[in-house]
Amino acid sequence: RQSWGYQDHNGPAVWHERFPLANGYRQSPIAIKSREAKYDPLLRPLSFSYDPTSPKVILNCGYAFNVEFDDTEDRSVLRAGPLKGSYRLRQFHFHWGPTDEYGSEHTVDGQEYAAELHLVHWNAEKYPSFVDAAQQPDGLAVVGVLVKVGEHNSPLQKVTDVLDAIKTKGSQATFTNFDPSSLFPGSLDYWTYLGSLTVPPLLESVIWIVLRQPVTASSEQLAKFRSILCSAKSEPACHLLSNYRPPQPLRNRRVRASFH
Ligand SMILES: CCCCCNS(=O)(=O)c1cc(S(N)(=O)=O)ccc1C(=O)O
Ligand SMILES: [Zn+2]
Repeated sequence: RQSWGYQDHNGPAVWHERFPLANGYRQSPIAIKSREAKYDPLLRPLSFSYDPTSPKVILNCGYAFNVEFDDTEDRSVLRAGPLKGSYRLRQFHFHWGPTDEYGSEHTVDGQEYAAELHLVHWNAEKYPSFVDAAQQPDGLAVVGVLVKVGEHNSPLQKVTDVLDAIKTKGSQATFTNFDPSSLFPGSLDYWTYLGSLTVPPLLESVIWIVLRQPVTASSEQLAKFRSILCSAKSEPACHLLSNYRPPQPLRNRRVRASFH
């Protein structure tokens, strides 16, 4: 059976047909309205410790490319912020659009960004596996970094330089000696809210941490994202021009800010 994707016949508008959580009560992403976010003095600064030898491979999964980490022990972890305990980094990936004008998943005060970086962490202190954690309301923590088009992003170039080697769906390449915190902006101010995976099965198990300050990427680097294929080697080529889910209803949720 045709799996989900981002085209008209299998994209976000029809995911609810096979993934009923799509119409759930804590879906992501959301449109962040900065003036409605409430400063919470109990929120602590984010604390991360990433081992640059823990990334292992970069994989074209057909709907994005993922840099996957060795998460069999606490080598790259995120602590503090809105979190209780430590969350282990499993993978990071991006979402983007067909042009530099849009492609982020979260929006801020109506502003869409060119792309969005997601670092997926899971609560290995409390749950025995990632798949278990993904079923729990506090199982996952995803850090979102908004990407706007502008200056060349040199740490990002290490990632875009390897995309030619993973052009087709299912291909992977070795990827290590990289510190993902090199992709963070100068400020770690953030908004946080309870949400979900933004891809099927859309599980409502994510504590979202969206950094306020965007980073930049050049138009050429963003174009490189769009050069990967959502088709396998044996199939007719189709470029992955867009892989973002639009904002979902906020419903009965509050967004908290770590900053005034
Ligand atoms: C148990 C099923 C979990 C499926 C989700 N896996 S994941 O690594 O958390 C993930 C999160 C996200 S997101 N945008 O952070 O929700 C996107 C893709 C993936 C992926 O599987 O590639
Ligand atoms: Zn994502």
